[in-house]
Amino acid sequence: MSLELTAPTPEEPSVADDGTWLECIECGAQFAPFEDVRYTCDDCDGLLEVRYATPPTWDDFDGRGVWRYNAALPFEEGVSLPEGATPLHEVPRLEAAIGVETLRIKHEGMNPTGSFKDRGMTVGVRVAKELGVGRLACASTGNTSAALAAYGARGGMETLVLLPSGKVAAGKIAQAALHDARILEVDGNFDSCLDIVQDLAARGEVYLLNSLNPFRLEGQKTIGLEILEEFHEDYGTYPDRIVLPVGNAGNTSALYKAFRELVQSGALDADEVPKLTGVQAEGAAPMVEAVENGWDDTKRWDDVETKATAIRIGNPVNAPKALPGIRETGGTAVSVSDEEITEAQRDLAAEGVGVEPASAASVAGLRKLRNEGVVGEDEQVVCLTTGHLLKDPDAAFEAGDDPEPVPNDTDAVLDHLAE
Ligand SMILES: Cc1ncc(COP(=O)(O)O)c(C=O)c1O
Ligand SMILES: N[C@@H](CCOP(=O)(O)O)C(=O)O
Repeated sequence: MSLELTAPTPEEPSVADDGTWLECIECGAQFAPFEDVRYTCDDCDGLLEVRYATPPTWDDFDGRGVWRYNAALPFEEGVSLPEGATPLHEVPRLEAAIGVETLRIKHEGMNPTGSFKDRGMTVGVRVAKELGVGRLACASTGNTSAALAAYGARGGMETLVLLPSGKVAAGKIAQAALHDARILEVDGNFDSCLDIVQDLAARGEVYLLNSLNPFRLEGQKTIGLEILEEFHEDYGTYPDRIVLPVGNAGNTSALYKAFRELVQSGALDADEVPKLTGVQAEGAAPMVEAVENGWDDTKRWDDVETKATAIRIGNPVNAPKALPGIRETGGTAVSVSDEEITEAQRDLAAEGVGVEPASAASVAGLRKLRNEGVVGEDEQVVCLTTGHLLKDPDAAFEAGDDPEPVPNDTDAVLDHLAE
């Protein structure tokens, strides 16, 4: 099985370009990485992974941000804004309230377009240039479209985004619009948008830059590399657990791949790998269902609903990569209600960390697992918060207090404050 944590370092095949190739996770077929455009296996339609003859060690890393980790990436540099080097916040009150030994928040909302997608796009758009493709496209619940629009603009490329009508937060549409993406609003959910973009890509109309594209996940691996490096610098150890929101399951797959490659190079022991713990909204939880039932893939949920619109996804395309990651690291998956998500969003805000609802799912999930005794009080945990508060201003208004109107007069303001 090619996705085992302790899989041996792969031998470089004849199709490799500079020690890099694409390999099917199902049948092992191998392909040259930059000769043709492909997203899945020609032979069995399985998901593809980027493979390297020489997996990275800690000494290979130099610089700052995503491209610090270019020894773990297919290129030296990308189309960059730049991205990565996000904060790993301490949250002492939340740590005490949840009751774990250590809680740190890796805030991916601090990337250039306000979400982790930038890490994937800096690599993905670079690959698009290498392949010489024309129009770039994605389906999106919002953040991927914002990142694609910005990185496409940076690379001087045309972009097309398909969004589920009425289900994308205002800040994200504004970003895609200003960066000049062509925006199509589809009368359907995210999963049907992705079906259409995949069809367009199969017909050669667009280059697909959703996380089905294996190069996107290479960039997103750097979240895991940064967490491990920074955590180790602060504590001399690695976190026991990383808790993250799950939608299309790209990050879960990417972090697992980062850890596998470190284990392959000997930079990390298998028993030092953090337990990957996924959190979904109750109304969109096919990954939780798959983990609970021990399945190797998810069953598509046609009806999904949650206020965390970024993870309103019923058919996580990366599930066959992510499920082994959760299983092999000893992690788990849990679902949380929209109310629990809002409570966690407020708790993070009370520590000065502003996140969009989907991001807060990680903290809500950690609290739930701690209350259930699945997470121990002695654990050192990192929660990933994936998008910035300003992405979804409506949700922020709803979760926060209303402004109070006062007259244009100092005494009246003082009277009001005394009430
Ligand atoms: C803010 C936010 N959080 C979490 C996710 C889920 O990430 P993944 O698809 O990698 O599971 C997404 C998008 O999918 C997102 O936009
Ligand atoms: N939340 C995502 C959904 C698409 O995910 P992707 O990682 O496959 O592009 C978004 O922001 O659109």
